[in-house]
Amino acid sequence: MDLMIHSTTFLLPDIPADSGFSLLYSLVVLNQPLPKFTPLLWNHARFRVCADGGANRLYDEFPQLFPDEDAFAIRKRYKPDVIKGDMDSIRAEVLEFYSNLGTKTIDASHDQDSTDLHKCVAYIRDLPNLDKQNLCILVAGALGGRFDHEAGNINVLCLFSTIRMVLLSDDCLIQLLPSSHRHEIHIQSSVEGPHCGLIPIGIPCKSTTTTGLQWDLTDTEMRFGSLISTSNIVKGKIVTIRSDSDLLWTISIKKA
Ligand SMILES: Nc1ncnc2c1ncn2[C@@H]1O[C@H](COP(=O)(O)OP(=O)(O)OP(=O)(O)O)[C@@H](O)[C@H]1O
Ligand SMILES: Cc1ncc(C[n+]2csc(CCO)c2C)c(N)n1
Repeated sequence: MDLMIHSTTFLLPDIPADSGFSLLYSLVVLNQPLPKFTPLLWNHARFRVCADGGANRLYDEFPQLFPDEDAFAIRKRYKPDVIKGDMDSIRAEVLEFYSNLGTKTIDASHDQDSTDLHKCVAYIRDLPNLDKQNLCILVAGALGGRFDHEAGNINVLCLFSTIRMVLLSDDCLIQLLPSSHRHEIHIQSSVEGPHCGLIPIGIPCKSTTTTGLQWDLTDTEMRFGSLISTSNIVKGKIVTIRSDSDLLWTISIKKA
């Protein structure tokens, strides 16, 4: 079984050259209060997309993250490549502002069966000339809001389970660990942990084995209605996980 290595180096200002593998990051900005570290994600990303009302957040909240600088200059510096969604949340002045700067806008209002995040991830997946092997999609503002939206955002992890993707809020991150691989999570203890969880999603998982946690699992069954691993604690520098079903990995993010 092949090994997948995960590391939250995108929360560091500079990704260490010896981190062992290099990913091509894309960023999706959602319509939720933006995490404080969003400018860091922006700088690491090669491609930036706003999901509908996410563009309002970029327009309104990025200048607040740089209070000493001119708001117009900040909005020009942080120009998204694409705004996509059903366009029922983006304000007209915001749409006009970024269109005038050259942002591509895609009105997908004909599709009322998939979320704006789903539409944005499908767009990134289908970009020509993008190395999908090394793609990792960072999603800012995915957690901590309306539960139907949070569940929809987690469903996007499941819908695109072969793409590396990380849902982020100020408080924590979530990613999917496909059962097709064994996993090594290289903990960046300056920015994440120690609280973490491993959660089966959709179906029960018959067997999960871990190392590096305070409450390690050994061929353990997990399902809702029985055991799931919440309020676990990272102990080692590396956590290893092997499971017969896809799992969600979640870890707390430290306040700066
Ligand atoms: N409260 C929230 N919590 C988590 N994610 C959110 C929340 N609000 C929006 N999002 C995410 O941002 C994306 C864009 O948000 P937007 O408000 O434009 O969507 P929408 O489909 O118009 O929402 P609504 O259901 O309110 O009509 C959504 O697809 C969702 O992924
Ligand atoms: C069973 C079912 N439930 C809810 C919706 C509504 N919906 C889901 S995604 C979306 C677009 C949001 O931008 C909307 C309106 C649906 N179509 N089908």
